[in-house]
Amino acid sequence: TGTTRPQRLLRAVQERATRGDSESVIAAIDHFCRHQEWAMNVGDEKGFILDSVVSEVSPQTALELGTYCGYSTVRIARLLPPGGHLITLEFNPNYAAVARQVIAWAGLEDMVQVVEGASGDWIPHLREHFGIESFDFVFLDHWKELYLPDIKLLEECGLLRKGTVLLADNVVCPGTPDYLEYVRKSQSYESHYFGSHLEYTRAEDGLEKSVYLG
Ligand SMILES: O=c1[nH]cnc2c(O)cc(-c3ccc(F)cc3)cc12
Ligand SMILES: [Mg+2]
Repeated sequence: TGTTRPQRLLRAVQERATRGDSESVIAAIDHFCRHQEWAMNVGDEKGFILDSVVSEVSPQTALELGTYCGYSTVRIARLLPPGGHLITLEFNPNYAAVARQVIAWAGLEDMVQVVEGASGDWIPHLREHFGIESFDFVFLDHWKELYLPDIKLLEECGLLRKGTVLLADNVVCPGTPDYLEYVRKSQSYESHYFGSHLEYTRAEDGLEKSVYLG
């Protein structure tokens, strides 16, 4: 049996990072993934682009689809303005359990709500359950097949407003062709591609930023 990769990543955070210091948590995960074991965090290079978009939007309400170990959750939450709140949906309970501990180690648990379950099941209930009117920012980083159905569901549920910013990871690797075609062709979105690399590798990847126009 032994430990899982997320558990080993968590141990690296607890051994290397300072409690309450989100920058040291980010650095510890990047070090672990670069020198010990690759893991599917957005990483430092794409993370820098994520930081710049989050800082520009400065969201009061943010949604993340796909928590994994909480790396991008910490990157986003550390940049939220006062009163800002991030809801992150994770299907895998083992990932969610590790993420909660990583987020707590960073001292950001008060700004973040980790919700376990399928994004498609939860999206229709976010308003009633969390008192959300609409999202200012959405980070898509879960399963490539769900990017398109989930933004259509967000639209249908009225959870996007004029100016909501969507940022999608892995639009090149593993790739989300149907999502890209939709946001780039739709009159309801203004899209821009930020070229980068797959986390901790030299493979091409990038982020697609799409502003919902209503
Ligand atoms: O499944 C994924 N969800 C979210 N993010 C991912 C991510 O950033 C990278 C990858 C990934 C990319 C290449 C590879 F050879 C194996 C896995 C998967 C996910
Ligand atoms: Mg990703």
